[in-house]
Amino acid sequence: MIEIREISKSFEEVKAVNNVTLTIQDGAVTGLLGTNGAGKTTLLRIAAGILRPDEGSITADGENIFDVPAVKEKIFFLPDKPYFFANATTASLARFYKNTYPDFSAERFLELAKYFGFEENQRLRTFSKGMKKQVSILCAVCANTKYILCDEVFDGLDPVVRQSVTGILRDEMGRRELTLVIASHNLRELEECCDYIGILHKGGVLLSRDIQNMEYEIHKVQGIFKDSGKELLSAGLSLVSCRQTGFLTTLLARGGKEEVRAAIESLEPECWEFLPLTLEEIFINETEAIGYDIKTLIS
Ligand SMILES: Nc1ncnc2c1ncn2[C@@H]1O[C@H](COP(=O)(O)OP(=O)(O)OP(=O)(O)O)[C@@H](O)[C@H]1O
Repeated sequence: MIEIREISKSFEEVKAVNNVTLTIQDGAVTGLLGTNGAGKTTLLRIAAGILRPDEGSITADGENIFDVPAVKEKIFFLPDKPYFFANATTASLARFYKNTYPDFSAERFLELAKYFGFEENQRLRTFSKGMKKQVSILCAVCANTKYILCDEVFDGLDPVVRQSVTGILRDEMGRRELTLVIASHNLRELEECCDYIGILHKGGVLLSRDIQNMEYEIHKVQGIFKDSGKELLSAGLSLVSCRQTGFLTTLLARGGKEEVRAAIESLEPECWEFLPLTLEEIFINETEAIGYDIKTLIS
């Protein structure tokens, strides 16, 4: 478990991370969501032990990440833009990581690289952005570290490569206990793969949620109502939005599930059902309640 307690980090007058407290749960995928400049990269670099926080403490399995070198061997940081040495090849990369991470499996790395169509002696500088990302993700999974911290791992990837990247990470989580942190400015990317999501804004955590076990105070309903949905306004529902497509009405309403159910049933619709909420809908509701417009914080 990575425990982040009240950490702050400034670059001259810019407070990149501001009093952040967050727990990264073992064996789960945590998403860090935030716009450009929200502090995601800085927070990941602190969690990887690359940067020392100005204030606060950050530990992995109870040990201080920055000060204890052995802890850094448990953490693999995947930067936004992978960096490789000038003449690096897949084979030389395997040798490099073997020397850096004690549990790095060069055999598995070369095997997976071959499976993904990369030749051992191909120069990595000739690879496309997506290919470089795939190679760096293979390095991360083959390092066999307990933690992998990914910065914008899906950025700029086409849907096919994105699927393969998700597949590699998902397979690895199935093979062993791996803790993943994925920073992104794109909610939809995180929605697909995360157990927990923290929203960063101006260096601070706006909210963090266990999205698998969230209790919602907002509900989505779709149905066919007698008066084209007009009577919804008088049913005592606290409507967030209401959309009409032909006979079908789709609405978002605030309140407990039973409260919303009772209001809908009182209108005796021809048919109706609860629909699952998207994360965007949940976060719109939550951040509005604390006075933020989520649409300006995510893409
Ligand atoms: N090395 C640095 N020197 C000076 N300022 C920095 C440095 N690194 C980050 N910052 C500043 O800290 C703030 C947070 O930057 P950070 O890169 O952590 O944000 P981010 O959420 O990862 O953004 P992005 O999505 O654009 O990568 C920004 O205002 C940035 O300009």
